[in-house]
Amino acid sequence: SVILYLGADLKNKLFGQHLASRIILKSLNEFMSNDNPEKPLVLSLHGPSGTGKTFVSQLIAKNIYKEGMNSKFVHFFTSTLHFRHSSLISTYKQWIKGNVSNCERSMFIFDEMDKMHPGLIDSIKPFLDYHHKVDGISYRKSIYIFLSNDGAESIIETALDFWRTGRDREEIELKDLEESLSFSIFNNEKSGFYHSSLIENNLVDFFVPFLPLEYSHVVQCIMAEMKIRASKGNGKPNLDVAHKVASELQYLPKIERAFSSTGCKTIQKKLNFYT
Ligand SMILES: Nc1ncnc2c1ncn2[C@@H]1O[C@H](COP(=O)(O)OP(=O)(O)OP(=O)(O)O)[C@@H](O)[C@H]1O
Repeated sequence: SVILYLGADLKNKLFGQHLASRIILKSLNEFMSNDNPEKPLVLSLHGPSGTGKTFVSQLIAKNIYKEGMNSKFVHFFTSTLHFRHSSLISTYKQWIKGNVSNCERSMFIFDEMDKMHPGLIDSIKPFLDYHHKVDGISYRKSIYIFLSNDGAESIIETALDFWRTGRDREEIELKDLEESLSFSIFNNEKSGFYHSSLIENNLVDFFVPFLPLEYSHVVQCIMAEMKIRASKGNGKPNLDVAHKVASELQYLPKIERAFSSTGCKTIQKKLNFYT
């Protein structure tokens, strides 16, 4: 099944994100095996830059649709410029409507929610709600994924607290983060969810926290990237080089150097110097 392989992908390819893996697998499993869901699946992914939010969306797409992100049923909104124009609201609504009437199992990914015009996200509320049909179309089998850095500070704070007190990060539970996360998202004027009716009406099924990545996770990312390159006949994985590249990144806070400040994001470029 779809979910069997997603589980394996999350386990083998996504590093340092036990909470996100668990929530995503469970929610998709339930949603995909339900022939008659009450509402679409709405996941909101939060966390610092380079921690795997976009990457996970790609894994989800790949496991649901044969062509993954290239599938004509997967729609990725990323132009921050468009998000700033409230005049585009009706265009977006029409667009979602058109796509879902074409395929009820459509997936919409909204990148950079933090830069989205505040009115836009509320304008798609009818699609995300518990309606049987809207203008004759059922949206209940569609999937919406929001990506943002909103709430990253509160996630980092919790992770740092565990780090400083020597507790295993895998002991962090959703309840340690959920409240502060939804609070900071809803009350931050700069957040795309600022006073959003989606939150007020509980239409977001899960707020999925992505933790800041540690040195060891960065090494794992680099090794994974080296394996991909090797499979294309380009070099071979080398742990010494992986450590070298990982130690070139910046870590925060300055003294403790607990977390990579760019997650695994800049390793591609750094790796190019060694190959
Ligand atoms: N937790 C992770 N496990 C494995 N690889 C990762 C992880 N996080 C990031 N990566 C790697 O780093 C690349 C960049 O990460 P990604 O684009 O998913 O970050 P992001 O969280 O979406 O960041 P941003 O908030 O800046 O958009 C990914 O393509 C992936 O190769």
